[in-house]
Amino acid sequence: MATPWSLSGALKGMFSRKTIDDETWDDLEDALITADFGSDITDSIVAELRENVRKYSTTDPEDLRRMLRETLEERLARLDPTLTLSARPAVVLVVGVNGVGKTTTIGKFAKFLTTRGRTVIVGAADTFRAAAVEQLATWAERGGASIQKPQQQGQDPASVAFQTIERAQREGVDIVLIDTAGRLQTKSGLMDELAKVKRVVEKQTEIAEVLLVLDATTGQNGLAQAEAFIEHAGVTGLVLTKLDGSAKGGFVLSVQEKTGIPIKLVGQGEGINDLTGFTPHVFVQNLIGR
Ligand SMILES: Nc1nc2c(ncn2[C@@H]2O[C@H](COP(=O)(O)OP(=O)(O)OP(=O)(O)O)[C@@H](O)[C@H]2O)c(=O)[nH]1
Repeated sequence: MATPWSLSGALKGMFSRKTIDDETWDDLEDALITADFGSDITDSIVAELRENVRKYSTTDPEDLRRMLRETLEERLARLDPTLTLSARPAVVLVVGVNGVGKTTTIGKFAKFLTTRGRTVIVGAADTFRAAAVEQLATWAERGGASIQKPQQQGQDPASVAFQTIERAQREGVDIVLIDTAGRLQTKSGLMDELAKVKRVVEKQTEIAEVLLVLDATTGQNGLAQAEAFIEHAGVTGLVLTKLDGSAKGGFVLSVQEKTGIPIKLVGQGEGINDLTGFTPHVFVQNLIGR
C-alpha cells in the first residue's frame, strides 16, 4: 500500500547507490527531517546508525536499510500500544482539541470494537453544540454503538458521563466511550470540566483509558495545542488521525518520544473502517518500504 508518509521515495536514491558514502548520510538526514522526525531524533538516529555501520564495517546500503528499520522499530516498541479494556464496563474518555477528528474517531473506534464482538455505548459529554451531538449520534450508529445524549443543551458534561455509565452497567454494555469538549473559553475552564467528569466517573468505576486524539497533519503544532491535556488529563494513550493526508510519518516517533505516551490507535481515512491498532513492525515496514 502506498502511503503519503512513506519514506521509501525519499530513500530510494540512497539505497540504489553502490556504497555508503557522505551523500548517503546527507540524504538520510534530509529524509528524516522532511518527514518530521525533528532534529534531535534525526541526529540521534543518524549517530546510532553511523556507529553501527562503523562497528560492523559495512559499506552496503542494504545493511543500512536493515539497521534503520531495526532502530525505528526498537524505538517505537519501547512503549506498549495495548489498549486496556478488560474492565466491564471499560470506560474510555476521548479528549483533544476541536477539529482533530474526535467525533469520527469515536465512530471508527466503536466499529473497531463491535467488529470484535464488544458492545459499545457512546456518551455525548460535549454538550454545548446540538449539531455536534447529532454528528456524534450519526457516527455512533455507523459504528454499531448506542448513544447517551444530553437531556438538554448545555447539560453538565459530568452528569451525561454519569448517566452513560449507569446505563452501561444496567444494560451490561462492555465499553463506554465518552466524548469530551475540545474547546471552552479558557484552558483552565476546560481542564476543570474534564477533572469534574473524571471525578464523577471514578466514583462509579475505574477509568480504563484516557485517549488523546491528535491530527498528524499538524505535527509539532498540534502537539503544542494539546499540551494542557497531556499535563492535566492523565492521558494513557494517543490516537493519531489523518495520517493518510500527512507526509509526516516521523511525527509518529517524535510524538511518542516527546510525550512518553504510547500511540494506541491510528486513523488513516474518513471511512468507518479506517482506524487500526498501532503495530510498530507494520508501521516501520510501510515507512521504510519493502
Ligand atoms: N483523511 C482523514 N480525514 C479524517 C480522519 N479523521 C477525521 N477526518 C476528517 O477530519 C474532519 C474533522 O473530523 P471530526 O471528527 O468532525 O473532528 P472533531 O475533532 O470531532 O471536530 P469538531 O466536531 O469540530 O470538534 C472531518 O472532515 C473528518 O472526515 C482521518 O483519519 N483521515
